[in-house]
Amino acid sequence: MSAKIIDGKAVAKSVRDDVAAGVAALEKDHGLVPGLAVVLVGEDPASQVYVRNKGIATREAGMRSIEHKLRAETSQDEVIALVRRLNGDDEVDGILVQLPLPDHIDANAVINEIDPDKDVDGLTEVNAGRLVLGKEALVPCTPQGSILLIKTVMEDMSGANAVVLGRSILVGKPLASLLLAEHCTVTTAHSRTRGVEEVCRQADILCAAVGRPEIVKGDWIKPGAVVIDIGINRVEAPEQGPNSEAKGKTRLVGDVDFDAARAVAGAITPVPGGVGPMTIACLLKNTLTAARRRRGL
Ligand SMILES: NC(=O)C1=CN([C@@H]2O[C@H](COP(=O)(O)OP(=O)(O)OC[C@H]3O[C@@H](n4cnc5c(N)ncnc54)[C@H](OP(=O)(O)O)[C@@H]3O)[C@@H](O)[C@H]2O)C=CC1
Ligand SMILES: Nc1nc(=O)c2c([nH]1)NC[C@@H]1CN(c3ccc(C(=O)N[C@@H](CCC(=O)O)C(=O)O)cc3)C=[N+]21
Repeated sequence: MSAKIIDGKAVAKSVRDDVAAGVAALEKDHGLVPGLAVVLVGEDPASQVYVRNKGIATREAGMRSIEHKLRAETSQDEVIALVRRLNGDDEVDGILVQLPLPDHIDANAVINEIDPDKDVDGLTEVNAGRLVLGKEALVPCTPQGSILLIKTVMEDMSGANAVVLGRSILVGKPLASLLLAEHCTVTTAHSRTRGVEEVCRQADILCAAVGRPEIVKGDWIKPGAVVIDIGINRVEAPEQGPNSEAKGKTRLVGDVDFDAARAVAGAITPVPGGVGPMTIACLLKNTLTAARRRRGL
């Protein structure tokens, strides 16, 4: 059997088209243009690429992109002062502080300054709490995008065994909450989990968000399972194949050994072209949602 490849780019395109239509309607009916502010501290090259791509996608959807690039030496107080200024700026509907932040800055302290109604990453205590309680929340983009991709191949997740590898605040934990809300039986595995391979083999839905290149092998996967590969790992690519994504001497791989997994799984997301594009699409969706809700629409 060869797995169905889930086309994240195509699904993301349809989400972005919907957002663009919503943005156009908001401007026509209410004269409002949503604005997304992205804060980047330091010069991490990968983060610079993401931030640039987010800016392009934001403008393509018809929204305003406000980019704040701060030096790596910027103090925590300065970052917090900026976040407070963005909270008070009526032109700003969404605020995203790119992670990771430099070591001298406490990410929690910064994130908890973000107005929960502008928290398009869904990282504040208020939104994380609302998600766990099943209330209306701004939901983290990568988990939200992962669920949309699962739904393209599985109409009803009710009763399915879902395993999430990873328990970060950005990905693993909120994804487990969303799968639970879809009535899955959810297991969260992490670096202390014993017998992680055996745990994975029980999964009808296996989501990997670990950050270790190709850690999930073919024999970790239950035949026919839906595999969502969230990992984005840049590895050396000395061979420089025809892969157009290969830049310089590196290439992107996920947390799943794709070639082995596709022989076993029922459906699988590729890297690149899987969850990554959905993260950006859902960020735009959250920004539109935040803009509407903030005005009571
Ligand atoms: N596609 C996208 O849009 C996005 C992709 N990512 C990618 O997803 C991956 C995960 O990101 P993020 O959640 O932020 O990463 P973190 O580093 O914050 O979390 C990694 C998690 O994996 C767990 N872990 C580490 N080693 C193992 C192991 N051997 N077996 C099982 N679990 C393990 C850790 O466990 P413990 O808690 O015990 O340390 C931790 O919970 C990265 O590759 C990142 O680049 C991230 C965001 C968006
Ligand atoms: N506050 C915060 N929120 C985030 O959501 C956040 C963050 N910080 N820090 C870093 C991670 C990572 N992340 C990605 C977004 C898009 C792609 C993406 O579009 N990937 C393309 C490939 C891009 C490439 O070629 O490099 C793909 O998978 O097809 C990947 C990763 C968001 N993150």
